[in-house]
Amino acid sequence: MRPIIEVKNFTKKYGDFIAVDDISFTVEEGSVFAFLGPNGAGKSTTINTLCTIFEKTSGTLLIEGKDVSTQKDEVRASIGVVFQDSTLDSKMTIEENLKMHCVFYNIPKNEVEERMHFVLTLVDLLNERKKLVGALSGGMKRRVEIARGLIHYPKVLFLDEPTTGLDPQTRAHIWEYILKLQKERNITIFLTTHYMEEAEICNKIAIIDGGKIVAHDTPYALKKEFTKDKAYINAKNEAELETLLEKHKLEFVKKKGYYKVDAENIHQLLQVLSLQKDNITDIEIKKGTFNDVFIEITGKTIREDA
Ligand SMILES: Nc1ncnc2c1ncn2[C@@H]1O[C@H](COP(=O)(O)OP(=O)(O)OP(=O)(O)O)[C@@H](O)[C@H]1O
Repeated sequence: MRPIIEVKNFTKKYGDFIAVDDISFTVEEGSVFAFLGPNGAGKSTTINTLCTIFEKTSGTLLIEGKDVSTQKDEVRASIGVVFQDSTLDSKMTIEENLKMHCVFYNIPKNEVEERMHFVLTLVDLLNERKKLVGALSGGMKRRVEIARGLIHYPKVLFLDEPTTGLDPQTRAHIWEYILKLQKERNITIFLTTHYMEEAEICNKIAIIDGGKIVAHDTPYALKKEFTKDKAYINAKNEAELETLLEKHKLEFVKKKGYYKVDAENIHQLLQVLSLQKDNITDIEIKKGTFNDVFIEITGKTIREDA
């Protein structure tokens, strides 16, 4: 797959303050890419620069090979943007909002109807098109924003926290639309999120902290590198279990009523379990979570206040 977003040695300073410090990464065409980081890490600065809103200090940022600093109009034609704060006009209908966007993008009048039909079908809002935006639920508004972000048929869609503030069911729906766009339309999705379980659905993740990219890989590879599986074991005779764990050199922590045991060396663990068949009363193996990855890499939790 070819890279559709290429960022090389990008630095952004606000006065003397370095907000983004010499970062480089690429995003493959047709992939879903998550950009994560704690507060103030440099996410918005990077997205806004990619979307031609901010000027870079140095480096090269290309979308479909077009330079975001010198080919702004071409880049804008290639991207759709859905930011956190709604910019829909709540006094207008869904249809009117979309039409206004078509004017903004100089979409030929004879194509407007077909495009509206296409994007509203994608987000399941075709039958609601005459409704006033002000009367819609938060989830529906977000879907209108996604439809609007797509009406000029961009190759890349930027979504800044597309599901923040929505209930779990609506979040799941928004994700259905996002993955549909990727699968059926080969649209590249570049998103930020605070929800770790959402980051795990993405093809690639870059974690930015203090203006630097500190990790960039698939969720699977990051989990493999930065987390350990753990076994939670209850035993009748704890001293007996403890002696065997020590003998087999399995790291463990004694908690109230159970043992938390390193489950990376599965053969050693199985050996202990088979020897302790009559002693063990309960066992559960837990995989590392993406939250563990984030904490391991950044030393912080991602903010959950959203
Ligand atoms: N206009 C500005 N002038 C000075 N400093 C700024 C400006 N905009 C952002 N910064 C600083 O640059 C750093 C990166 O900010 P940025 O908004 O890109 O982070 P972020 O990762 O998007 O954070 P958040 O998750 O809180 O939105 C922060 O320390 C911020 O205070």
